[in-house]
Amino acid sequence: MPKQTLLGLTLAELQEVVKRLGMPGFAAKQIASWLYDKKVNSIDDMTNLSLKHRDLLKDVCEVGADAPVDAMRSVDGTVKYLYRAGEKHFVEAVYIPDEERATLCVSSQVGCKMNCKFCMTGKQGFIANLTANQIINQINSFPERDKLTNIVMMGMGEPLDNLDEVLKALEIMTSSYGYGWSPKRITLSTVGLRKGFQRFIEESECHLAVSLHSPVAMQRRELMPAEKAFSITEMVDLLKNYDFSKQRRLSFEYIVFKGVNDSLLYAKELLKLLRGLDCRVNLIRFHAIPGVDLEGADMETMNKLRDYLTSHGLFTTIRASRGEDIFAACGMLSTAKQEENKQELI
Ligand SMILES: C[S@@+](CC[C@H](N)C(=O)[O-])C[C@H]1O[C@@H](n2cnc3c(N)ncnc32)[C@H](O)[C@@H]1O
Ligand code: SF4
Repeated sequence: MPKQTLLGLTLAELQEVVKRLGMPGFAAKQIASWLYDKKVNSIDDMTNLSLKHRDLLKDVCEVGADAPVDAMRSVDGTVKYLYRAGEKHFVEAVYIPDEERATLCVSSQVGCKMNCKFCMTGKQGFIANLTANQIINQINSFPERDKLTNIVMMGMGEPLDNLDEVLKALEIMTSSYGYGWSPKRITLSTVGLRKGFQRFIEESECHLAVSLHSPVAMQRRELMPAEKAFSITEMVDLLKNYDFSKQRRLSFEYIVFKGVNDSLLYAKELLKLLRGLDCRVNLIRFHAIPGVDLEGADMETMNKLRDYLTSHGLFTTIRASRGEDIFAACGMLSTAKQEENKQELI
């Protein structure tokens, strides 16, 4: 029988483990500290547990920390790590160091069901949900982990489609027994799913980024089929019931596609849609992917859009594009690795 992994368990889950094994209740907090503070790789290193208890624990559990199997380094310092997720599958985590911050872009699923037209992960289809262990492992197991200041759940997959595991991982990141980070250092990005949207807002204090990409329902539906099940107007109506004016940030991501959603007409629709919401807009450069007839707008168009929106009261920034030389568009490296594996099997 496979051993239960400890990394990625919440304190309540660790308490169940120690209870089951007849260990004292306080051992759960000790184990959490070894996992999330001291970041040990082996139960043998948990030296304030008695030898007997370490042996008991080792019989049925393991730490479950797994180093990345591959890495691609960009000239700008960005590093894309590839983690194994099950037998033949892989997910990516992208480390993005900047002047005063160091961000990790974390995956929540292998593949994705949402099938957005412009996304490489969407092209893979859905393969599996990541467990909290596999989510936390992305943060735990790469060389620069101690430099991290921020986490964005913007890697492969739709986090609201795997919300139970994602919320467990967020609890571990933000609890005093876990990494103890402020939720203001964490952003979850979503296309918006009816099931899960409200729950995330109410059960977490992390920042929320909504992938918008078009304020026009027909066009958004074409780019992002998820619009059919939960429209952006419904989402915006729901968001108006919550307070994003203080610490918690609400942002909308908008990939600017040449000749598609880049004119002032769209800017006006954006202003109409988001009026009355405390939020900002992040314009994103499109990372071209093979076989898709979409092109990114040029910088001049993006600057114009940013200035128009900002001058009309909607604070807008352009996201710096990082790691272009290592295909920062998520899903590229894992797709290549999955294909390579298939070839090996043939
Ligand atoms: C990969 S998704 C993961 C999180 C979530 N599923 C979502 O869509 O918001 C993170 C962000 O990357 C964007 N994205 C996907 N493919 C892209 C591409 N080829 N170029 C630029 N951004 C892309 C998405 O629209 C989204 O805003
Ligand atoms: S953009 Fe997000 S929701 Fe859409 S296919 Fe990619 S990962 Fe899934």
